[in-house]
Amino acid sequence: MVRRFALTPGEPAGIGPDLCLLLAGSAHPHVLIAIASHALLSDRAAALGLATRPQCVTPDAWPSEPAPAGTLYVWDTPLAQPAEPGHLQAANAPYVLETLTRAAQGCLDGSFAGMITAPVHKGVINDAGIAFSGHTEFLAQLTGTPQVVMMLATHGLRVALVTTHLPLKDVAASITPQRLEEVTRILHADLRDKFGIGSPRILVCGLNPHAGEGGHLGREEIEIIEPTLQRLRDEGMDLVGPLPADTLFSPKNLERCDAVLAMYHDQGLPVLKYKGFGAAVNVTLGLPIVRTSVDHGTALDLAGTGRIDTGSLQVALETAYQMTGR
Ligand SMILES: NC(=O)C1=CN([C@@H]2O[C@H](COP(=O)(O)OP(=O)(O)OC[C@H]3O[C@@H](n4cnc5c(N)ncnc54)[C@H](O)[C@@H]3O)[C@@H](O)[C@H]2O)C=CC1
Ligand SMILES: NCC(=O)COP(=O)(O)O
Repeated sequence: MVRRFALTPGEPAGIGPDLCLLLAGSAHPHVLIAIASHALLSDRAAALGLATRPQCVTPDAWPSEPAPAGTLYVWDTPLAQPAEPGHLQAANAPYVLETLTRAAQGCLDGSFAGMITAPVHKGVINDAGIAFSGHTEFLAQLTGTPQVVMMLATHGLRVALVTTHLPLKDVAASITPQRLEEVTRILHADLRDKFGIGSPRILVCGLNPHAGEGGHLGREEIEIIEPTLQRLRDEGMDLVGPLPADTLFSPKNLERCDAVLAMYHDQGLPVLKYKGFGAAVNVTLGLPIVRTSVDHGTALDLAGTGRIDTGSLQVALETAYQMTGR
């Protein structure tokens, strides 16, 4: 059955608009609605020399069939200032958040089966005076979801995070039994319900070097991680760890593993991106809506050049299709 999805091109000075236009060069099995400035997309298509044309559509008359190759449906959302590839403008930060809000509200009210997001620039949104950590936290707040989980996946590896966008100095204090339990429950439930894995086996990283070396290099493993995992194991979850993060990611360990749960952003994501940058998807678990995203950032250096890889956006689209097709 044909479904309708929101596609947000993200930061207007970045590669998101380019990616969406390049993708619309081919036909898709579902209706994609880019929530963006029509002027931005027209200008960027011209700059890239693409034949793809943005076509305005509105919520009172959504198209029922996918766009033909070379057409990108757009729900026009005006910019504050014309965008220039590679040049961030804080004045356009509210525009970026408006596109995300329209997409998420459309998912909540049933207009969209899910949303697929191209990258935003977290810094420029904060420069505009708006506190913003990432899509993950923004969508949690917008949908009134107290805890969500960031998971990135590529061929042969899924990595979920206990903490997301916070300074390293705040990580240890954020690894509480309550957060770890909630994150593990969400990961376990969504692997089962959204990814069809009957009995997920999850490998859990320690926080400290060598998973604390028996308490000599930190006590979070003994006092927080192991007791929390044991409580959940007693309920029947297949959880292994806490394991030293430096050896957890070995082929032998990963052979029988449905996901790795890392304690923080730069513990898990460098491994995932080394394995599959450009072919990975970022999924927000625990939300009442389906949201997938690319594995990369705004790549300001490449905006408007056309020398970009659409692989991750393609995987993000396919993952959203799969998650909503169950
Ligand atoms: N989902 C999102 O909204 C994400 C947003 N970001 C944001 O992006 C901004 C820039 O982050 P960086 O760490 O510089 O990472 P980045 O991914 O933008 O760039 C890293 C390197 O990869 C290259 N690259 C990225 N995407 C590419 C593509 N599709 N094709 C070819 N080359 C590509 C860039 O040219 C650069 O050399 C930051 O503000 C960050 O917060 C980062 C990750 C995800
Ligand atoms: N490194 C992944 C990342 O930062 C994505 O953040 P979000 O915008 O999806 O929350």
